[in-house]
Amino acid sequence: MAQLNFGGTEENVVTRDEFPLSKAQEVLRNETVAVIGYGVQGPGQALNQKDNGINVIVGQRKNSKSWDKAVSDGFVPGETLFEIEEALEKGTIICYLLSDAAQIELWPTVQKHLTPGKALYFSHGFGITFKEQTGILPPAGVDVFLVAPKGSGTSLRRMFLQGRGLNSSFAIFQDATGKAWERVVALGIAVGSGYLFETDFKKEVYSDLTGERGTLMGCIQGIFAAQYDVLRSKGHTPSEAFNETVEELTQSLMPLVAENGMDWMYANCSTTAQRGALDWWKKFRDATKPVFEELYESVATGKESQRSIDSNSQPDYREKLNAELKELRDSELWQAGKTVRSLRPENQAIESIS
Ligand SMILES: NC(=O)C1=CN([C@@H]2O[C@H](COP(=O)(O)OP(=O)(O)OC[C@H]3O[C@@H](n4cnc5c(N)ncnc54)[C@H](O)[C@@H]3O)[C@@H](O)[C@H]2O)C=CC1
Ligand SMILES: CC(=O)[C@](C)(O)C(=O)O
Ligand SMILES: [Mg+2]
Ligand SMILES: [Mg+2]
Repeated sequence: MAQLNFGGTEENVVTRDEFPLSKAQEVLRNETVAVIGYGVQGPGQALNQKDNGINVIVGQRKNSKSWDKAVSDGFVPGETLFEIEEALEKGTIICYLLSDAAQIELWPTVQKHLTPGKALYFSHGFGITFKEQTGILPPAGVDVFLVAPKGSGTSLRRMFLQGRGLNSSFAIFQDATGKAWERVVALGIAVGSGYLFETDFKKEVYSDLTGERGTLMGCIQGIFAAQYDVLRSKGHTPSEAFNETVEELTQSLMPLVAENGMDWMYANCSTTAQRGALDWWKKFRDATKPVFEELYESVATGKESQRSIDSNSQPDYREKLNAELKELRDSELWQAGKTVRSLRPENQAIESIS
């Protein structure tokens, strides 16, 4: 493993140079990788592995949209696509990619098929870390590890097709065969990771739950809404408020941050903007830090995982979720966004062709 300096701290990473695809193919040569669940991560990870020459099968409930999607993605019923139990039986590595709440329900079935020497693979530290809540306690004879792509399964697939790679963390919870390290790293490369960084199950789930509730998803929507509302209340039009809150960020400024860091994005803006941003960022940090402290505490005490399990195991959770997503979509902010997006020249070109 390479040791790299991350802002002054040495950390272990595995790169594609060190562990190329050919090595991953060699390690996984005699394995059958069974991807259980074909929702968001399932397709990304299964298709990338298939395209990378890994022997991968999919386990999914028949008569479901996901089953039909697997078929249209090229998985063949009876050959590479099976009912869940059949795939569990055939797989030597079980990639457990049901939603975290659904993993609890199917666990007794999965457990039956975890014979010695097999491996149980997760893409989240959730089930194992919150075992008191999930009841997921793997038997001693199997390897248990995770590869957690740091992004949506949709991006994992898209970036793979573009010849890029999303980075992932990896962790080993149980090494029963003595081969857990090479198995998990090979899988990490095979699913299309750009590189892998080391963590453990608890750190993965604590940071992941914090990130998605925080800056990645929850906090960013909150901050957008707050600024948008203030601009609107001061008489700015929806298009102006949306452009100054979201569109400029996603289209112009964040790509610069992604490329070369915050200071570089700042340096490519006016000195007026730089002066103001440098003056104001610490105030925003100080205002939000207590909320992040509260959030981390809520993750660490198991409150967030319990809430997620409770709400996602309701029979009508899909309808409720869709209603909440619709509320967001129907808000003035995101309705304004829809019009703004339609005005992007590349989208107009698509509309005029179709
Ligand atoms: N969505 C994402 O991009 C990311 C997900 N993860 C993790 O990957 C894992 C999988 O997550 P997603 O792909 O989002 O899952 P998902 O919510 O898309 O569900 C996956 C599949 O589970 C099946 N399913 C649901 N309930 C079931 C049940 N009771 N019995 C049998 N099948 C059932 C669905 O048909 C679906 O095909 C989770 O541990 C998640 O935390 C990690 C990184 C990103
Ligand atoms: C995409 C991702 O990594 C998230 C936000 O943590 C998730 O979907 O759970
Ligand atoms: Mg994540
Ligand atoms: Mg997550």
